[in-house]
Amino acid sequence: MVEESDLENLEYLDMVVKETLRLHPVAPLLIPHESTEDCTVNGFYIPKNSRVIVNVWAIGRDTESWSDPEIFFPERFVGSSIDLRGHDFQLLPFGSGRRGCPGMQLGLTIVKQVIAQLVHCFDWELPGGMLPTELDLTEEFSLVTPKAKHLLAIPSYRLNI
Ligand code: HEM
Repeated sequence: MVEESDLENLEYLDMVVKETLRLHPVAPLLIPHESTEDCTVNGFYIPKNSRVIVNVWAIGRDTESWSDPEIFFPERFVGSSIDLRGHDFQLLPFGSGRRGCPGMQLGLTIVKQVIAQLVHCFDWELPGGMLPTELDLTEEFSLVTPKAKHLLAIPSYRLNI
């Protein structure tokens, strides 16, 4: 079984989670923010009390920040210092700063442990001879982004315990 203490050693899983949240952030526009004082960001003047919406979905697909951004390629994080904890502004699935997600550590632990257990304990097949390339990953646009079509996959237990 995969224990929580194993997670820090699962480097490829860490890259897969980053890449997934880059392309499919749970909250694509974060939560609306408001400027508490006049400021200038990247040459744009933002007056006090402005409603600011950060499009992390678009940032995750920005060609100035990512090469081949539409391709799911976890290996892009090999040797990269880019993390998703709010310090690297090209990858902000949990937002950043004092209104960033306070549940980040819990969320990451649960997501990683569930995926690790599912991959470790089961072999997976798609139904009806479907190929992985035929999977429809279209999202429904809203405050959060569920898959438009449910994922159907068939597990078979592979551990003899
Ligand atoms: C993978 C899991 C999760 C993701 C991707 C996620 C993502 C986010 C994002 C993007 C925001 C908005 C940040 C911003 O606008 O700058 C947020 C806010 C928030 N999240 Fe999460 N979250 C996750 C799990 C959790 C969990 C497990 C909890 C609580 C146990 C939680 C509690 C909150 C709260 C209370 C806020 C509002 C913070 C504020 O407005 O000050 N989140 N989350």
